[in-house]
Amino acid sequence: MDEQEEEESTAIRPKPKSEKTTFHDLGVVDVLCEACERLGWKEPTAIQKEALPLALNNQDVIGLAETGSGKTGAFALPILQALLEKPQRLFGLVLTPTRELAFQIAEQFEALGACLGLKVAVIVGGIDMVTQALALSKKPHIVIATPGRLVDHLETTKGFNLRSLKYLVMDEADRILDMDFEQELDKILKVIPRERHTYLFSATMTRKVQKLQRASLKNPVQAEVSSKYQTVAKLHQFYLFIPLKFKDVYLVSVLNELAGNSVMVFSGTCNNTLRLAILLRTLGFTAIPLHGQMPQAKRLASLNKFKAKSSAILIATDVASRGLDIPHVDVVINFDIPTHSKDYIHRVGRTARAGRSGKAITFVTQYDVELYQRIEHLISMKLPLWETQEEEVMVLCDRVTEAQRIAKLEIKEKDEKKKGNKRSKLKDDEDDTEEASGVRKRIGKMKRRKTT
Ligand SMILES: Nc1ncnc2c1ncn2[C@@H]1O[C@H](COP(=O)(O)OP(=O)(O)OP(=O)(O)O)[C@@H](O)[C@H]1O
Repeated sequence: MDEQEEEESTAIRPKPKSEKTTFHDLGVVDVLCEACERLGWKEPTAIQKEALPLALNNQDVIGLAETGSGKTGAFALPILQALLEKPQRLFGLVLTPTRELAFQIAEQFEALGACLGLKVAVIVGGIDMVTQALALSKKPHIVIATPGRLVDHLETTKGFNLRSLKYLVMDEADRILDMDFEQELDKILKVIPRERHTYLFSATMTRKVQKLQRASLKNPVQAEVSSKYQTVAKLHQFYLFIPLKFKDVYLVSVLNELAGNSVMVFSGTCNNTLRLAILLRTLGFTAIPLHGQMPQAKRLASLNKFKAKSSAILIATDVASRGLDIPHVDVVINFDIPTHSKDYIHRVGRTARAGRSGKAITFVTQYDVELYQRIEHLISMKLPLWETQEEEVMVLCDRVTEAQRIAKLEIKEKDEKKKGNKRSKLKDDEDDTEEASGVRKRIGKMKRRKTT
């Protein structure tokens, strides 16, 4: 059993559930209850019932609850309520691992805080520093940031500091506390007050005391709504055991079968993401890629196309595995099995959100058996097989082989074009990897996760 597995096997004791059922009962003030109502939130979710009374009672909170269960509201509401009581600029900071998630959290703060005249700034990589510096100079109430770019501003933007900060949130906290963000996080923690409230939230939480101590919580209370790492009840999960060389053919076959659904396909590398998007497009699917080596404008454009349903299939790396809330996602396909079993929970959590149902299908090749067993161990479930008819799948072989050839050629052409304007592109690519920026500085020194 490796370190990760050991950590995961620790039992979590559920807390007794609160009987209170309205936001008002939990201590949320009227103006924010009305904001929840406007968003269609009729009653608090389980994690909100657990976490809100603790947070509103000024306690530091570690919140652990399944994907799509309303954790954002659970940390945003107490901060907004405190802000209402004592208005102040640069009041709260939310750290998140990816840029897309930062924008999404900002939208939720803005929606809940609309009646308060709330000002929010999103500070993430891949976007002009000067525009962001200007936004910071206006002293927003809440800053939502990826760690790398926030450090850049703390170090270079004149007049900007977080010395008066009252609230720190680490969303996807286990990811923020892992070694990829170590250097950035340490720098941030050094320049914000120790006297503050700290919230850690995720669907998978680190159990390592050392890591949790880095967040310097004060007598934190755990708000947990599950007794172990759980996937959502309405999520129907399957696996598909196939030979490596027929993975593409099976993907096309499954997507044919699922025509009419919105599908997220997770792949392990940026290259494979792009390759699959071209391959599927060649075969007539509306598929778009999303990965960390794309310029930020393209990343957002891909995501928006998928959100607007003008593309039915989003092929993504783990840059899209955490937090993204796209309610209409019907199916998640793990084309490449996740190497970290916790990522499985986050990936499949992109569907079956907020009480809806969804499907997840994980491709398992002859080389993935051990990783797959770890996933089953983590979620304490044996998954059923996704039924396929081999002969029917193999009929697609010739067309898929031709599409593979076209995708290869197109990627070669793109690479050659890129070489032409490498200098300008390099800047964008470099800027585009905040997911692993801490690691980037230590390349060669440590084993790194795959670029997402
Ligand atoms: N009380 C509520 N009632 C109904 N819907 C809610 C409530 N609270 C949040 N939601 C909605 O549920 C969806 C999921 O919420 P959110 O993105 O906060 O989930 P999460 O727990 O952070 O998920 P993940 O672990 O994937 O990040 C959002 O669309 C949000 O608007």
